Amino acid sequence: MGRLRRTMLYVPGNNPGMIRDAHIYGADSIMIDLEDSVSLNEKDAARLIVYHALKTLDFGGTEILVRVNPLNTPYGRDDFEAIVRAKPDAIRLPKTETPADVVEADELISEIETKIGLPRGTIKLFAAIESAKGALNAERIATASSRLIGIAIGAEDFVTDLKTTRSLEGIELLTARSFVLFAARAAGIAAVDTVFSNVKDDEGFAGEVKLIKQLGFDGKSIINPRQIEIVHRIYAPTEDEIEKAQHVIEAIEEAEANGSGVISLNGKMIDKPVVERARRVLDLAAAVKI
Ligand SMILES: CC(=O)SCCNC(=O)CCNC(=O)[C@H](O)C(C)(C)COP(=O)(O)OP(=O)(O)OC[C@H]1O[C@@H](n2cnc3c(N)ncnc32)[C@H](O)[C@@H]1OP(=O)(O)O
Ligand SMILES: O=C([O-])CC(=O)C(=O)O
Ligand SMILES: [Mg+2]
Repeated sequence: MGRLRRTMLYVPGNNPGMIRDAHIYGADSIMIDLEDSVSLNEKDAARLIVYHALKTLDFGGTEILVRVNPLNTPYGRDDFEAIVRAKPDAIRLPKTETPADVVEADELISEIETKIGLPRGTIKLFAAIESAKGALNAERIATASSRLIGIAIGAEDFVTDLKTTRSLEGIELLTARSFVLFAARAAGIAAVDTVFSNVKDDEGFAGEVKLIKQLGFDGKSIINPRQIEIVHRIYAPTEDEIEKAQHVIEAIEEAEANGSGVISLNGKMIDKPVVERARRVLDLAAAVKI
């Protein structure tokens, strides 16, 4: 299975102490932010801090992304110029509305990669969809560049664009979450859910994580280390799920040895999709143990 992306921890780019320690908490990915957690008068300082942090710190193999400012702001181009040179695993593109936004970022990264002698395609892209327009274009956004490793939904901006607010049950996000998820699955890339801003409400957070796991998301953008354990616990297959998956694999292997592709196990039909889901449970269980 591919890289786990259950938790992508946002870290404000103007906070060197947080950047230095962020990987210690065990999130699958660290996402250092130059966009909305950094005020306008700190944009240049944050860019320098993040550049030097990526050049000098050891993040111990944790996947590193940097959220840059959009290219239609005064900071976007300078962010790309600095951050591509600092070589994170990927750049997170906020407020993506059209495939052209992705293509523009892709071409700029190519130009900088060529300038500095990096092989083309080294720096990956992750696009965040945060508006009605972006959600409607999700399918075309998800296939706009071979650099794309995933797409995410950014709900704080999204509900603002929709002229509503976020509720605990998330009815206002269901359609956009589905669009983003379908687009990611159709394109074969990761689907990552949005942040939950009330850091102290562990119960509400756990409820949202259960919902997005059930919808099919690979994981969630998070804003605080205390949210990591909650997500990882909910995403971990239970003993019962692992045992059932093992039984499915044993049963199908026995059936195949006898020349059959479908059998019944405890009264339930076991066929190809059931076997695929069982394999996924066992792969996830093995990956989580590492
Ligand atoms: C809508 C959007 O765009 S969301 C994305 C942008 N937002 C962000 O990046 C915000 C990221 N999160 C934060 O800045 C903080 O977690 C806040 C402001 C939400 C809460 O801050 P606090 O109340 O100080 O957090 P808390 O008391 O839980 O911190 C505990 C420890 O975790 C550290 N920590 C907290 N959040 C983070 C983080 N996101 N990354 C790394 N370390 C963190 C703190 O530095 C502190 O460390 P210490 O014990 O060594 O001093
Ligand atoms: O990526 C996220 O979930 C955070 C964000 O920008 C938003 O919600 O607008
Ligand atoms: Mg946003």
